[in-house]
Amino acid sequence: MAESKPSSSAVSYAKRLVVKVGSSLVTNEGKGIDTLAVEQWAEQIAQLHGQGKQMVLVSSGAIAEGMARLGWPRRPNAMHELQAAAAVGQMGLAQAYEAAFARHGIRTAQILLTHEDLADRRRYLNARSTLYTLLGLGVVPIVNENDTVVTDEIRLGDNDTLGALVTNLIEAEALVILTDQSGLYSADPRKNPDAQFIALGQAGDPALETMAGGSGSSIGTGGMLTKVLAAKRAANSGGHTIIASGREPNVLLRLAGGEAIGTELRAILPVRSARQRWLANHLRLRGRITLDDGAVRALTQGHKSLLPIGVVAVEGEFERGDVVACVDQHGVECGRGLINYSAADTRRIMRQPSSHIIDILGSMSDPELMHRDNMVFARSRDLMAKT
Ligand SMILES: Nc1ncnc2c1ncn2[C@@H]1O[C@H](COP(=O)(O)OP(=O)(O)O)[C@@H](O)[C@H]1O
Ligand SMILES: N[C@@H](CCC(=O)OP(=O)(O)O)C(=O)O
Repeated sequence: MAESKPSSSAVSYAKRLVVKVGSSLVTNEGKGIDTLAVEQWAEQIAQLHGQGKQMVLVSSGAIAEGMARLGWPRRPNAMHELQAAAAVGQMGLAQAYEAAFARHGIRTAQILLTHEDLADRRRYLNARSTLYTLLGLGVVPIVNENDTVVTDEIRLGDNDTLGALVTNLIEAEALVILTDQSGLYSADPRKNPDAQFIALGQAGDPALETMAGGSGSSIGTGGMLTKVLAAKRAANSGGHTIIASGREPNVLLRLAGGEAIGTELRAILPVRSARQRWLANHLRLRGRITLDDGAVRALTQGHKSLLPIGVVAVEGEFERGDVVACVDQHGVECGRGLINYSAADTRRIMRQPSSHIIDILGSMSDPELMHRDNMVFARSRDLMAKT
């Protein structure tokens, strides 16, 4: 009997995916951008994109490529030199990805983020809205940390964490971390040849952190620990993580075909994300909006985003990014979330279709008043603090 291949569904079912590639892979162990590898990933991402999946690529390598371009044999310690190398190298990354995706008729966009962009609610909303817009336009965003402006204290430092934050940001169902090893081992395989391969685990299992304790390669910064921690973070929003070798032929296509490659760290479902828990427990509500019956149904039964057409009244003074309660016509709260428009603007666009927002306000940041990803819905037996 033919041996059946182990299968995995995380990537095949995902409609939205974040793929992260590490510095040593992208720059061929620091020698300079591995154009062939970049072309192969771009080809696979293009095929998945063609199958209707929304794809975001988080790519490291700016500092390593900058060092190669500047002829620096060793990674500098001084922050200003790292920042300078990143500025030089990011040009190379952008060129390589743009050219590789252009061969498949796909546009790319460069997104450089800092920790602050994701911690501050307004900047978080802006980043999210830009990413969604790009995905809606069929563009593949290429993300990296904005190394040129960040200092040591506020750096994310490794792109595994950034990949997980982007996974949370856009609520991607899967995060694929491509690295120079086949996946996670029980110990660093560079140092321990007897290390056992871990094919499957549960994101957040503390035993994985012990296994991954060692540092990374001389080119990359995170090692396996940041990948395991990234899986835990991605699971907060329901994202499953795969850690696999970026040199495995057609790794992304095979994963999408259901083949089990690398280490799969599963998120336990159903989840209520950290953000949703934070929203549910939020004590300082800035206002409340009353919804018509159709909007209440859309929220409570469909868990849909809230559109301005379903709003009939606005109370309080709030700004974009504040937490606001949604109540039915009897004043019973049916959800709450981060609102995309100020109270003044909400009053102007309520009862109107989203297509009228631009005419009424002169610009439109988002078609939704509250995006479902930024909301928490009231559940029976899950009563929230009184508004
Ligand atoms: N338990 C482990 N399993 C696999 N690799 C490990 C483990 N612990 C440490 N490592 C090291 O982590 C390295 C990958 O991390 P890193 O160099 O930061 O890669 P990247 O640039 O892809 O993020 C591997 O080359 C390996 O030496
Ligand atoms: N933002 C940095 C990446 C940091 C880093 O080394 O990350 P990684 O190789 O993924 O551990 C760069 O582009 O050089």
